[in-house]
Amino acid sequence: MPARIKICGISTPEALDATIAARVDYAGLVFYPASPRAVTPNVAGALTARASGRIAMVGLFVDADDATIAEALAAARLDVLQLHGSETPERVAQFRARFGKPVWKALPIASASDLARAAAYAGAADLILFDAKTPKGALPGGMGLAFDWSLLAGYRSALPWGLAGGLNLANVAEAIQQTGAPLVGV
Ligand SMILES: O=C(O)c1ccccc1NCC(=O)[C@H](O)[C@H](O)COP(=O)(O)O
Repeated sequence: MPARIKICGISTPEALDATIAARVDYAGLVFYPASPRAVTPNVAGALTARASGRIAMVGLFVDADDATIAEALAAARLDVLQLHGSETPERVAQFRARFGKPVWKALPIASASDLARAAAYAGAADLILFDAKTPKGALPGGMGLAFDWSLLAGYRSALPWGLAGGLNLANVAEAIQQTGAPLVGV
């Protein structure tokens, strides 16, 4: 089965239209004000209305409180919540129960022990997104950094997972071949 594709950081109608035209599976909207790709709830509402069900919309949050996510959901039609901060398994489970949406948890990876943290999210998250660990003080994602994909060679898990971090046209095929990733995020 081909890998599913998520393009993150959509912030304009043009980018959304191009993503839909490319038959991408998921479009990500960043609700993290520090990101250069951040959208307000109003802009997100307009983008999800424009998408009108033609692509699944993922709302990305970093250590957000309940009110921030509730405000985003009130304004925009989000299909999935992606948590890209230091959210614990308990917090992930709370968000899933409270908002009734699938929750993806991003985990920063630099070593095999980082990968092992995924097991703690079984039963809480719907999918784990392995992304590159970013430098202290930098954004926790969207930095164009790749991690050592050999860490994922032969990775098997009952919990669905995906790969992100530094993927581009030149390397994404190799990344999928090396890791067997069922989903890739860019
Ligand atoms: O994209 C952002 O601005 C962002 C900010 C804060 C946390 C996560 C963010 N992006 C998350 C994603 O899902 C990216 O696709 C993923 O980190 C890979 O990014 P890149 O290496 O730039 O392709």
